[in-house]
Amino acid sequence: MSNGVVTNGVSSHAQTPSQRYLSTRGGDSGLSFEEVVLKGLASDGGLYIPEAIPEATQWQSWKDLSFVDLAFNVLSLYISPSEIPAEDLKDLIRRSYATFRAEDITPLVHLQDSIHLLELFHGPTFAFKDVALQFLGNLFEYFLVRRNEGKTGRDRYHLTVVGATSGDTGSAAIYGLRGKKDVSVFMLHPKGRVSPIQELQMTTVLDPNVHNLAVTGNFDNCQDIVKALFADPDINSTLKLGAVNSINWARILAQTVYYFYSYFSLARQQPESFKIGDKVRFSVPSGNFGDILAGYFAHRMGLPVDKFVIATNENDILDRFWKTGKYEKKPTYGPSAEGGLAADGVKAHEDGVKETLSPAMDILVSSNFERLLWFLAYEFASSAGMDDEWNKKQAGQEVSAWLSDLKTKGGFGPVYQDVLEAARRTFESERVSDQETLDTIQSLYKEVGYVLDPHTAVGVEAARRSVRRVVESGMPMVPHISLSTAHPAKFAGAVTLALKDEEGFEFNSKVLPPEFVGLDQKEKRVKDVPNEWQAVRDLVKAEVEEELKGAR
Ligand SMILES: Cc1ncc(COP(=O)(O)O)c(C=O)c1O
Ligand SMILES: N[C@@H](CCOP(=O)(O)O)C(=O)O
Repeated sequence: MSNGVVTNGVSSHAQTPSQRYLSTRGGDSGLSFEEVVLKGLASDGGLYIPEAIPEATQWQSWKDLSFVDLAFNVLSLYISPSEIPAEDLKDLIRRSYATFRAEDITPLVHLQDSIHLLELFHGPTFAFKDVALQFLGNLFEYFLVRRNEGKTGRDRYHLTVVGATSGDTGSAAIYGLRGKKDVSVFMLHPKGRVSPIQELQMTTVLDPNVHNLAVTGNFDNCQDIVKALFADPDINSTLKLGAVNSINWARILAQTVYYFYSYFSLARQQPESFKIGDKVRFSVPSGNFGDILAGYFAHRMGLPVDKFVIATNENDILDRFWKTGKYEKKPTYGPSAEGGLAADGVKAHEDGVKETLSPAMDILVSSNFERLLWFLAYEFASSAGMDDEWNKKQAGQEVSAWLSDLKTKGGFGPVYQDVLEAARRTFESERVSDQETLDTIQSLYKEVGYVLDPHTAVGVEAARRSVRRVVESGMPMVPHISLSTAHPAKFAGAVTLALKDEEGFEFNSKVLPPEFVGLDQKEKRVKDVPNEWQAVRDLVKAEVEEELKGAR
């Protein structure tokens, strides 16, 4: 297979070289895929991105491939056979998706009019995270087996995964890593702020290498603790920290596959009206910005996309950025700014996070946005007509300055108008309130009998608004693919609230999968921890030590 490579500016058609990665803050470059997967976060605090986005020159010919074969083709553009031989990569992918309940892994279903739903919840933990985390679990195992061949005791490379979750990443990571040799996994969730099913999915896994920590705080506090651990050179090198959040490049990479797959599914389902080469819109319920960023990569690789619609709940930092060019933790624009944080009647915490009906998106700061910022800054720098090295350096410096302001001043911007316009060319944004979320769940149930989870409902409402905008513009309609990121059974509270008065609706018979029945009767293991990274560090150190004693 011959593939062109776009070094963000210049395109060549050489055989794919081994892909190299750099940090968004300019401190690291030239790293291999294996290095960035195992390191997770760069030492300068930045996120890894490929030095070149490969162009999928043959993408049209992938139309009839199975999910697994398509994944192999997409991933091969980023992972050269010298890093993972083709047969091994194929086997990793095959095993990762053998755990899914749906034959075509991520089915596309027609919802209504020009809106289609991409069901991403057919993996072991019923959320889109499984698509990447089943793969990442196997990838970690693959690298560790290879590194540890012939080694014993303390010479073995033992990976300590630390992750933050607002509910879904936690269980998906735990299911991807439970019982795996040479890996310990510590998942931090905000105590009392994940749904009961999400909490049970995590805490009922009793494998010795799985550690659940309930943090007194919000998701951002959990994410900050994880980043502080990575920034501590001592614990990072002695415990060999690894990441399962979407800061890990492998997460994003694995998620690009379903953007291609859903596009081809649409072409197969609507051969008369949708041709390969036509454009689609994707509406993506967004929090940490990882899922939609995967779509951005698919688009940069060649997938024809008209727009990505960022759908946020009332934690709307992303929506406010697209409206104002300012990225601020504390709202100074829109409904949240007027009348204080609880303007919409939603419970708002002192820290600024609102407790919404789509809790997995109750995020103040979207960590992956940094990756997009790099590309925007790079594009802006490129207009100066300097060489590629200079453009990359400028982008790293710009991102570092923005992120430093975010840390010290709580925000940055407005960004340059050219940067904002570039962001608006590819993305639109929508903010969906809790009431609108409930209304959407209700109306889709009434109109087509489909039960949406609240996160998916945020995306569907944003897709509906986008459809209306296209109609109003007088342009020909573009099919919309709205990402369905979780199974409704994970969010019984919101779904029941929306549908309790609907005739014939009964949660247990209509929604609850057998896998969730009896979860609440199982034994649980979880430790409470304060919102202090040093306390978490000490606990992680002690528990890894215990685990290693038991294992060796
Ligand atoms: C169900 C669900 N939908 C949407 C999101 C938002 O995705 P992202 O954080 O990649 O933007 C999450 C959490 O990440 C989630 O768990
Ligand atoms: N919604 C997420 C939050 C973490 O996001 P990630 O994609 O960066 O892992 C969750 O469910 O945990």
